[in-house]
Parts: sequence; C-alpha cells; structure tokens
Amino acid sequence: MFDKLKEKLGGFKKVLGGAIEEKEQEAIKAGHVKPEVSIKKEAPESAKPSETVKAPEKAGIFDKLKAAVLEQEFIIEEKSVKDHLWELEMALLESDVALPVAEKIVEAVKAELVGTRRKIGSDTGNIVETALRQAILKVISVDSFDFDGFVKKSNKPVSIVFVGVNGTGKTTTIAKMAERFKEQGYSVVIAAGDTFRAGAIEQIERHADALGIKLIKHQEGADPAAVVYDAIQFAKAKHKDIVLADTAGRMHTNINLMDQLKKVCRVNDPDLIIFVDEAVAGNDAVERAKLFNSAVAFNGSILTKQDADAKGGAAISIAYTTGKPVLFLGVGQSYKDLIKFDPNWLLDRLFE
Ligand SMILES: Nc1nc2c(ncn2[C@@H]2O[C@H](COP(=O)(O)OP(=O)(O)OP(=O)(O)O)[C@@H](O)[C@H]2O)c(=O)[nH]1
Repeated sequence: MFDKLKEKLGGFKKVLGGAIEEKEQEAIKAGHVKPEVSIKKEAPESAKPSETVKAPEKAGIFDKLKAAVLEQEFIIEEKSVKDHLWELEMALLESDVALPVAEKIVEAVKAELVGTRRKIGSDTGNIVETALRQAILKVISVDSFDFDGFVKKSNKPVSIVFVGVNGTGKTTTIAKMAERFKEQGYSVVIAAGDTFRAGAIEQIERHADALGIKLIKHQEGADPAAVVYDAIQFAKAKHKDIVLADTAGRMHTNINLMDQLKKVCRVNDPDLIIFVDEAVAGNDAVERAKLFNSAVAFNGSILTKQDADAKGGAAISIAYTTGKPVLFLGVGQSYKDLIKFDPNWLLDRLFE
C-alpha cells in the first residue's frame, strides 16, 4: 500500500534534507557558526552580508541549494529549492496525484520551507518531512465529518445509498459496511438496488446470507428507486437501524443511468450518499468522483483495492478535488478488510 508514493516522498526528503545538511556542514567547517550555541529567534538587524557564508562551488545537486547562514541559523532560499520542488511535483504526478493537488502540495511545501530560519544542527530530514506532512494534511483533511457520530445521532433508520462505476467493489464494500455496523450493534437491512446487471441481485444476496442480514429485492430490471423505498419502509416498520442500498455500477457518461441514479436519491432522500471507486484507478477515480458529485452530491468516498495500489494518488487527491472526505479504505476481499480513513494514519504510512 502506498509503496511507490512512500518511496518518492522518502527520496525527496533524503535529497533535500541532505542538501540542507551539506550547507550546514560547510558553514560549520568554515567556522562561521557554533552549533552548540543557543539560537536566537531572529537574526540581528545588524546582520550584514559579510556575515553570510558563501558556499564553495561544488558539482551536483548540492550546488542548487544556497542557504544563507546567519549566526546559528540559516535561511532556505527559493532558488535553492526550486529544482527539488519541481522534482517533487513530477514525483506526485507520477504517483497519480491530480495536477491541482500536486501543485497545492508543492506550494505548501515551498511556503513552509522557503524564507524560514532554521536552527543549525537540527534534523534536516525532519524539516523536510514536517513540511511534506503539513502540505499533504492540508489537501486530505477537507472536512472533519464524523461518520460514526453522524450515524449514532441520526434518527433511525439511517439510509445510505452507494454509487459509483461498475466493478469497483461497491457490492463488496456494502457487505463490509454491513459487517462493521453489525459489530457496532446496529441492525442492518440491505436493498438490492442493482437491478440492472444480471447476477447482481444474487451476488448481494450471497453476502446478505453470509452475514445473516435481511435483503429487500425485486426482480431484475425493476425500478431501483422502488427497491430502496421498500427497504426503508421495511426498516421503519421493523425498527431496523441502517439501510444500505446498492445501486448498479454506471459510467458517469451514461445519461440514462445517471438520471436513474438521481431518481433513486430524489425519491428516497437518503441520509448519506457514498461514492465508491477503486484506488487503483488513480486519476480516473478522481475525475469520476467529480462527475458523480455534480450529479448526486455525495457526502464522502470509499476507495477500494487500496491494498493493490502502490501509487496512492487517488487517496491523496479525491477529497481535495470533490471537497468531500474519504471515509473508508477497502484493503482486501474479506469482510474485515475495511479501514476507517484517518488523514494521520495515511501520513504515518507514507513516512513510516
Ligand atoms: N483486493 C481487493 N479487492 C476488492 C476490494 N473490494 C472489492 N474487491 C474485489 O473487486 C471485485 C469487484 O467487486 P464487486 O463488489 O463485485 O464490484 P461492484 O462495484 O459491486 O461491481 P458492479 O456490481 O458491477 O457495480 C471483487 O472480486 C471483489 O472481491 C478491496 O478492497 N481489495
């Protein structure tokens, strides 16, 4: 999971951290700084250009970094990190991070590093990691939606409609969510709202049977809005807590099916709409999320198959692009393979 992105961020941290460290060492060797001396917050007004250390000419990436040294502090200048930031942007794009998101991250890293005074002798890897962490955190923490708190507080039954393109793992995710709700002590009903794909009703029925959960179904080809409606009515009558509604996977470009999805949501006015897509789809998942969100404004996303995605771009980009949080990650094929998404958990994975 996230291995490629982790490797790229680790590479950036190492190269830029090493470059900063090299500058420090040059300054210390030149006798312009004493690392053990306590550090002033700001360089004195009287700091003259003569107090800065001119680094000897050297070949390689370290030449690109010109850190002006002021007493025991040094300032990282924009021209010094420009090339490295460009490399970071390329690395993010190669990891399927969407362009506006990559730009935002680079901007934030730059704002965090450039022009700031750093203590000589401080851990340079840490300086870069902190800048990266804060930048990524900014783009993935769009909304602090408390999913479990929402479900707990809402009047029951809480109805949740799952939407997305076909084959991304929607049905499996519904089963995983049903298992999670059951474990939390809720009673669950599933609506077999995918009446379009042959075999879809049987597929979700197998999950419902395996989990011991009531399934409300109609015939193949029936109106999915009516299936979801019946499931909600059943849940109300039987005092069930949660209705999880499957819908047929559809391409966002299929106008008829998108209209049908709008109808499911209009008729049933669900408490939550969740967009499901696969992390391995990278930028495609982000684009689809944008289009689904404009058709049926959803509350959050679930990214499946995160276990098979080394790039990590979708998990980084989707919340920023849609303005809706990632709620869960699917990390395998069994019912337990669902992780509640937490931005700090992702950051820890990226920098562990
Ligand atoms: N590795 C992995 N596989 C998953 C995950 N979630 C689902 N799958 C697999 O993905 C495949 C498709 O899953 P489904 O749940 O059938 O997909 P769907 O979106 O309901 O498909 P449609 O009904 O066509 O919309 C199945 O083989 C699942 O086992 C996951 O988190 N990790």
